[in-house]
Parts: sequence; C-alpha cells; structure tokens
Amino acid sequence: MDSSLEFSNSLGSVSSLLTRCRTFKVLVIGDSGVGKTCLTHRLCAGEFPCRSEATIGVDFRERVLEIDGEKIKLQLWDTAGQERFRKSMVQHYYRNVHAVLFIYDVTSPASFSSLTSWVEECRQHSLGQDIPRFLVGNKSDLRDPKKTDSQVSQERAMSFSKAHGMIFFETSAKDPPKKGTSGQQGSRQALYQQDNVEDIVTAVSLKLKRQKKLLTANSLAYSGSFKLTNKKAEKEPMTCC
Ligand SMILES: Nc1nc2c(ncn2[C@@H]2O[C@H](COP(=O)(O)OP(=O)(O)OP(=O)(O)O)[C@@H](O)[C@H]2O)c(=O)[nH]1
Repeated sequence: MDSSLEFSNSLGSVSSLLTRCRTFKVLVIGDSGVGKTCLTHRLCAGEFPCRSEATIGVDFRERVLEIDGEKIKLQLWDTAGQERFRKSMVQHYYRNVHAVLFIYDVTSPASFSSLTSWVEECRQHSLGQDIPRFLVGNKSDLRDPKKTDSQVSQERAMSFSKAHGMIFFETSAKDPPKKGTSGQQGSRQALYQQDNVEDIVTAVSLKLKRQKKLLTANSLAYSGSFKLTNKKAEKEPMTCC
C-alpha cells in the first residue's frame, strides 16, 4: 500500500514538472498614444483592435507559449501613458517585474525623447539592470521616407537601445510588413528593417527562459503556476497554466 502511494506520488511530481508553466510579468510603458494597448492586444490576441481608448490604470493580457518543450506565460501589463491615469498605480506596476517593453511611436520624436524619463522611472522604482529591457518602435506602417526629419530613425533608436542595454525592434501593431521590405517600393531611401510582432514575443520569452537567476530570486512568485496533471487537465488547452 505504502509503496503504491509512494509510486503515485513520484509519478505526480514527475508530471507536475512536465506541466510546469512559469509566469512572467512584463511591463509595457511609454507615452500616451504610442500604441501600447494595440500592441499588447496584437501580441496576445493576434489582431489589431478595431478601437482603443486611453488606458486608465492598467490592463492585463496574457500569452502562453511553448519554448523548447516548456510552457511560458507572459503576463503583459499594459499601463496608462497619461500621468493622471497612472499616478496611484505606479507602485504596483513595478512590483516583481521580470521584463520591460519601452514603446515609442516612430512618427513621434517626442515619444522617443520621453524614453529617458521612462528609464528614469524604472530606476526610481529600483528596477535592476538584470531585468531584460526591450525597445519597440511602433507604427512603422506610418513611416514616410519623405519625412525623415519628423520621424525617429532606426540608427538613433539602435544607439539608444545599445546605450541602455535594450533589445531593439521596430514594428507595427497594425500592419507588420514582412522582414526586409522597404517602406516605399522603388524609392531611393535605404531599406528599413521591420519586425513581426511574433518576433518580439519569441525574443521576450527566450530571454526570460534563460534568466535562471530570476527564477531563484522570485521562486515564490511562481508558486501558483505549478499543477498536477490529471485526465481533465490534459484535455485543457495550453493557455490554462
Ligand atoms: N497606424 C497605426 N496606428 C496605430 C498603431 N498602434 C496603435 N495605433 C493607433 O494609435 C492610437 C493610440 O493607440 P493606443 O494603443 O490606445 O495607445 P496607448 O499607448 O495604449 O495609449 P494610452 O492608453 O493613453 O497610454 C489608436 O488610434 C491606435 O489605433 C500602429 O501600429 N499603426
């Protein structure tokens, strides 16, 4: 009797390891109107929302992926860009963060200039340098090669990302073009590299998966993300972590 109990217990722990799903909190910050809501919607639901309103406080969206046989849940915190809608919430945003997405609008140099204050806000909330940071230039579908002065160049963004230890992407939540395409066919402007939204999700997940140090430091935060397999659970979709 004892040995069969022991056997089923060990089977239970093996299957719990197999169905383990780690949850990572990913903070999405940037000026109001840069497209944080649309981008997180696209990242999680796979589509551009038909309408979006200014975020008040925070919205949560989740995406579950399987990386090298392991389930990873990204919990995206789409925060309000407007100061009046974020004031009382800021402390909560920065608690137990595992990664940060800094978003700007490629057609708004002002939103790019604001990035320094977003970086500063992270510093003020003691966000360690070991927390992975990603810089995302959104609305690349609106790039106009004739208006380079009023847009944020990829060179400028790349040098900012390098200086701040960020991984850089340029994309469009609305209409991500295929990699290596130019903004205007046949134009003399240099080609600009644009990324698919999916590339961002994969990069964030891979980076987080490799952050072994984080796992140990925040092991308590994951305690709710483990469960034993049973027949019912096996039939459930992967999104049930
Ligand atoms: N053309 C284009 N428009 C976009 C894109 N992403 C967002 N928008 C538009 O930009 C506007 C603002 O988008 P939101 O996602 O609400 O911006 P936000 O950063 O969440 O704004 P707050 O909630 O105020 O912080 C909306 O009209 C969107 O339709 C994009 O990739 N391309």
